Amino acid sequence: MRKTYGKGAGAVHALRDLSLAFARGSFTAVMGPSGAGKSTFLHCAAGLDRPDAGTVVLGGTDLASLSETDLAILRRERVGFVFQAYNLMSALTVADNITLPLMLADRGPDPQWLDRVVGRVGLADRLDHRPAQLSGGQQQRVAIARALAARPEVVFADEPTGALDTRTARQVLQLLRDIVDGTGQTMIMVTHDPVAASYAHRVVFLADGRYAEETTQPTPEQVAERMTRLGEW
Ligand SMILES: Nc1ncnc2c1ncn2[C@@H]1O[C@H](COP(=O)(O)OP(=O)(O)OP(=O)(O)O)[C@@H](O)[C@H]1O
Repeated sequence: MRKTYGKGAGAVHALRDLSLAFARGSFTAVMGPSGAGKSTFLHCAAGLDRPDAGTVVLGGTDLASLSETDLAILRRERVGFVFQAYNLMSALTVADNITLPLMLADRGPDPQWLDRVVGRVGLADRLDHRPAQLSGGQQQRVAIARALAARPEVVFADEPTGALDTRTARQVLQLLRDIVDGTGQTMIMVTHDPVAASYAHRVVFLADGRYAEETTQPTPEQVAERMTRLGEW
């Protein structure tokens, strides 16, 4: 993918020539110094934005070939999102928040899958609560269950633990890892945090809009050392 913001002397090459593949069932953290292109990559890969050149293929579908409407349908049905802000609907119960994407897609839930997701995120006894009655960690677990409800082919997480304290963050990261290992879900997480990245199977480092390097079975120390080598973070 290539993506440039602006024109002429002021042009910013956010993605220069980035080519990446993610195996089904893998958990990948995407890291890199500030301005490396992580958010731009995530937005393009998730079909929220389009690259200027190159393409994104999700499970055999070339996103470049889709109209805006079809792209919106693909995002709703085949992609899940978890953000730093949980973006829950305060008037809805936990159960309704989780199934909202399915309702919007006019799709009946797969009850077995939903039970599994709700059980895994540990919210079975909270389904009638409203988001305001939950802790930050519990709210993020609702958001994770919502992202998984439609059983998407891939879940994109953008700093999913950025708003949580260290202990809660670790629980949520372990949950993400358990979901990937237990369900075969594919997860791609953008993060600045070496500890968060260490929960992934693989860490891909970007620098200046390009692929820089990667590591598997990461440790926080190893990730921090590579980040320091790549620049300011
Ligand atoms: N809408 C935009 N208009 C102009 N420039 C942009 C826009 N979005 C991003 N950029 C620029 O593109 C480059 C890559 O930005 P991006 O947000 O993808 O980096 P990042 O790695 O996510 O950074 P950070 O870690 O600071 O969030 C940066 O130089 C940024 O200033």
